[in-house]
Amino acid sequence: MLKKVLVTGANGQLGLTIKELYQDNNINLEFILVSKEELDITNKEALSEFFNSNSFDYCINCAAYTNVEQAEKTPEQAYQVNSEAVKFLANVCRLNKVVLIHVSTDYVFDGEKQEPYTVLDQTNPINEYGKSKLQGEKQIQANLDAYFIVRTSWLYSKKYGKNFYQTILKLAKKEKKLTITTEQKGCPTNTENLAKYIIELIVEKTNDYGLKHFCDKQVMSWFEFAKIILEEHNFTNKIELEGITEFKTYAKRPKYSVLL
Ligand SMILES: NC(=O)C1=CN([C@@H]2O[C@H](COP(=O)(O)OP(=O)(O)OC[C@H]3O[C@@H](n4cnc5c(N)ncnc54)[C@H](OP(=O)(O)O)[C@@H]3O)[C@@H](O)[C@H]2O)C=CC1
Ligand SMILES: Cc1cn([C@H]2C[C@H](O)[C@@H](COP(=O)(O)OP(=O)(O)O[C@H]3O[C@@H](C)C(=O)[C@@H](O)[C@H]3O)O2)c(=O)[nH]c1=O
Repeated sequence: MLKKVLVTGANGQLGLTIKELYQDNNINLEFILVSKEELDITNKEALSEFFNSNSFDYCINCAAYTNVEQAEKTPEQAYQVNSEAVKFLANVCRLNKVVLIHVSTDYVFDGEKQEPYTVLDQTNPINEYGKSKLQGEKQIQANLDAYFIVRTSWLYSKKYGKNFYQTILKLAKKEKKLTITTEQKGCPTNTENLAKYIIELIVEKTNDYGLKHFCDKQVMSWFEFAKIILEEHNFTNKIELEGITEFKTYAKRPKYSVLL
């Protein structure tokens, strides 16, 4: 039977990847993809109205405030999108019997562990973005039963959006030297693999709801990731890459955030 899937925040890197891979499909899924301009999830009335006048089986929430640095300066904006709006979304999903698939982050952890974090590990975010995302998870858990919260890490698309992969390529085109931190370790995750994982949850009709971890399997530092990106684009002879222990930022980031 045909399942209807709403995708919010559809113009972000994950939303655009889902659109590219699945808008036309032969797996009986109909996608309704809405950008921030078409549906602002912080607008409670607009959300209710949208759910009342359309029917969905699943909602994949790709909408989020993802600017980790800016979140330190204007945290209220991050909380509004990543927590308050997620509460509205959870409520409207419950009222309309829609399964919510929400994406969360490795930044809910403090990074002090020396081995991969499981879904049973204690959270302890160390920056405002991570705190706002954790609060969003809690809003879902308190208001909804039929949900998947999928935590992922270091998300990048080679085609869409703003992410570390695109930042490095942009810098490589104008700088002679890049200095990149060796002090954080995690798993860069391609949006295509995350999109496939999410769609599998729907296709397999799993009702094993709850918290999940999904990331690509290679553990590395941002420095090592930058090296791979530069090699992939034949920049290695044209640019100097230096590993540094401290790259000054507003937000603290977990030293280690591998998810299992
Ligand atoms: N990027 C990463 O490295 C990681 C991301 N995640 C999580 O994965 C999910 C997808 O992230 P990603 O695709 O990278 O994020 P992006 O920042 O690429 O996309 C988020 C989208 O949400 C939109 N948006 C912002 N506010 C609202 C709103 N009020 N209503 C509707 N849409 C809104 C943004 O629009 P606009 O740009 O116009 O504001 C943007 O199009 C998020 O939940 C994120 O927290 C988890 C781990 C790593
Ligand atoms: C651009 C740049 C960054 N860095 C450092 C800063 C930071 O510590 C690290 C990563 O840089 P970014 O700021 O691009 O990454 P950041 O925005 O922290 O990425 C995070 O985004 C959110 C949304 C998530 O959920 C996380 O999983 C994670 O992907 O690399 C350098 O050392 N040198 C550089 O030239």
